[in-house]
This record gives sequence, C-alpha cells and structure tokens, in this order.
Amino acid sequence: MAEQIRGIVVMGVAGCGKSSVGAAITALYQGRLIEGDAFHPAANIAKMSAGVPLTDEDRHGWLCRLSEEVAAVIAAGERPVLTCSALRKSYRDLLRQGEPGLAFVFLDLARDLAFERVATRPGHFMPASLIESQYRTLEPPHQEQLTLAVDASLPLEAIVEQAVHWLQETNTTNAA
Ligand SMILES: Nc1ncnc2c1ncn2[C@@H]1O[C@H](COP(=O)(O)OP(=O)(O)OP(=O)(O)O)[C@@H](O)[C@H]1O
Ligand SMILES: O=C(O)[C@H](O)[C@@H](O)[C@H](O)[C@H](O)CO
Repeated sequence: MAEQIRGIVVMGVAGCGKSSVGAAITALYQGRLIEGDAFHPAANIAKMSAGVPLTDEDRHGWLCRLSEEVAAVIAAGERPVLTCSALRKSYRDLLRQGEPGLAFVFLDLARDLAFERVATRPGHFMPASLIESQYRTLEPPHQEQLTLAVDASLPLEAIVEQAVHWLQETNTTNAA
C-alpha cells in the first residue's frame, strides 16, 4: 500500500509563499504549524542577514531539529505543517528519514517574482541579494514520492485549494 500522509512540508525558495500558504493549509487541514525559519540557529540568521548563503553544513543541524519537531507533533497525535525551504533532495531525504509519510508542496516561483517579493517585504532578515543563490541551490522535487508542485504566482486561495485537494485525494487513493 502507498504511504499515507502524516505531515506536510511547504517548500521553496525565499519569498515563494511558504509562510502564507503554510498558515492557510494549517487552518483548513487542522494541522499544527511549524515555522521552519523560527528554528534556524542565530548564526544562520546572522549569516543570511549579512547576505551570505547557508552551506549544507549550516543547514544540517537545523534540518535535524525540524525533523525532531515533526516527530513530536505526530507523536502528540497532530498533523504537522512545516514551512521549510528544503531546497536540495538530500535535505528532503533527511526529513523523510524521520517520517516517510511527509508530503511536499513545492511552491514554484519564477526568479524575478521571488526577487520582487523579497525586495518589497518589510521587516524580514532575508536580503533580495540571496535570491540568486537560493535558485542555484534549488533542486526541484520532480519525480519524488508524495510531492505536488504548484504555480506560486497564483492567488493564495488558488494555491491552497490545489494543495488541500491533492492532499485529500492522495490520502483517499493511498488508503484504498
Ligand atoms: N500567492 C501569492 N501572491 C502574491 N503575493 C504573495 C503570495 N504568497 C505570498 N505572497 C507575498 O510574498 C511575500 C513572501 O511571502 P511569504 O513570507 O509567505 O514567503 P516565504 O516563502 O515564507 O518567505 P521566507 O521563507 O523568505 O520567509 C509576502 O509579502 C507575501 O504577502
Ligand atoms: O535554506 C535556506 O537558505 C533558508 O531556509 C532560506 O530559504 C530562508 O530561511 C528563508 O526562505 C528566508 O527568507
């Protein structure tokens, strides 16, 4: 039998809409929101704020911490909705190792739109100068299990509707 969805990761580059979409899915899907950015160590935030891209090593401890959070929410009988860039396949595999029933909603956004969103967003640590490196690091999750790619330039309601519809369909199909 195919894997049931036990948790959701909303992923993609800075500015793609992870927090906005994650919050809306959480409300509709009766989940528990885990804001990935809130778990970055101070050193990672300082680096990004200074316009320096994170390395695999910088992200490793953070991803392990997120995996623990996901497991704790599932153990409490709730459904985690994690917002996490999860740019590389190896990052997603690390999260899947902790919980194979993780579904990934990939918010696919063109570079110029991501740049515009990040450049015009007030009060956030992430500089638009890091957008280029986000795309260099990004390995889109094509052909990976339990993954949906959504056009992140659509209105928020349309993105959320597609995601929730897919989550419900997938769980119905995989339960059969
Ligand atoms: N579908 C959308 N259409 C138009 N604007 C959007 C959409 N989704 C999000 N935005 C806007 O784009 C900006 C980035 O959104 P958001 O903070 O949700 O992205 P994010 O991926 O969580 O970013 P980060 O990881 O960099 O914090 C915000 O100003 C938000 O209001
Ligand atoms: O892996 C990364 O490089 C980070 O997680 C970033 O993607 C951000 O924290 C985020 O999007 C902030 O704007």
